[in-house]
Amino acid sequence: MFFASDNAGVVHPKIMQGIVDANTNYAMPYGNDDLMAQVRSKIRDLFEAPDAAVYLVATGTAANSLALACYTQPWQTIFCAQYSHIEEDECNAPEFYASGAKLTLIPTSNKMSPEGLAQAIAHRAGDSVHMAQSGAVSITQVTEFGSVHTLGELNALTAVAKAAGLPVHLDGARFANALVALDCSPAEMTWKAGIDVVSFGGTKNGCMGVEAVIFFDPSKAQEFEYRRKRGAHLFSKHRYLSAQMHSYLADDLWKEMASTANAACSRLAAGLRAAGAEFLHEPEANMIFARFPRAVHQKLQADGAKYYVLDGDVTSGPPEEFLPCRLVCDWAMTDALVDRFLAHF
Ligand SMILES: Cc1ncc(COP(=O)(O)O)c(C=O)c1O
Ligand SMILES: C[C@H](O)[C@H](N)C(=O)O
Repeated sequence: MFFASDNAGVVHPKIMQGIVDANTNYAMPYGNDDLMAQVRSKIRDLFEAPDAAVYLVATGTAANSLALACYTQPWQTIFCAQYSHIEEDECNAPEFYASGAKLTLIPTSNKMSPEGLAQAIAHRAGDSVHMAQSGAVSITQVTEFGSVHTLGELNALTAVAKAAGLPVHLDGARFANALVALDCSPAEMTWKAGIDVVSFGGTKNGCMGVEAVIFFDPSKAQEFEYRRKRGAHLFSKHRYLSAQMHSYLADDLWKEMASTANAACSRLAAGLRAAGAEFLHEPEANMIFARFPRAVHQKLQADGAKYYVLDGDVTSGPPEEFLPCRLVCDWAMTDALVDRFLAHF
């Protein structure tokens, strides 16, 4: 019963087979492989963006940091929600790759609001040379707390950014989970909603390690190529990144896997709700943030369940005390494992 992270899951057999199938003969290195040309074409079709610039990297932190660096000068700031991944879990990589640009955190327990974003931008308006200048806006979709911005919410946030002349990045490490949850198109959740560049994740959704960075304005492409190489994120044997993304996109496997993960999460959430668990945030994709009695955590851990308890000591304290945790379902999660988890309530 592994609910710790979708980063912990296995690679989908079709993705692995795609790597094996690509492992024949010779292929031009550094992104010049034939498979990459097919991937670029497929992504342009999927996103209805025939001119989009498309690149692959191996980690989400690289995707986020290199993309943001293309839109942020060292003397600028990137506006993001208070607990954004780029703030909490990337060890200053965004600041590093943007040569010292800072993050401006907008107070929120989950999604940032248009009002909060507007207030943060307004605070930096004017021509004071003493302040970090406004640079870019970064939104996470699915959020770090398992929520999904509606298309209206995305459009409201990007409208604020555009009114200030700021580009918008979307951290789509769990892009597929959000897309199937909204049942919308990739274009609707990106450029049609005012997004300029998206980190289109694959790693958490059945791939071994691949993320696509998609610039809807190709004018940033050349800079990204330099930054990717300078940042040591350009794979020489790039075909193995291309092969993953190629298989990921084939026959809508990416949406199939995300749907499975989201369905398992919904099943788990329904069982938790019926058992009296409390939700810190409403689960809308493949992650649950909930609290339930210590005694149940103890039984689950005795049964080998792996997940993050966010606060409190499972081993000692009142058995009835509710402790918060994060539960993540990936493409390989089964109803049997979900039911085994719920059987302890
Ligand atoms: C919201 C979010 N963004 C980005 C990432 C990418 O992180 P990594 O560099 O670990 O692939 C993660 C990792 O799980 C994430 O949860
Ligand atoms: C927290 C960790 O960095 C990873 N983003 C995850 O969601 O498991």
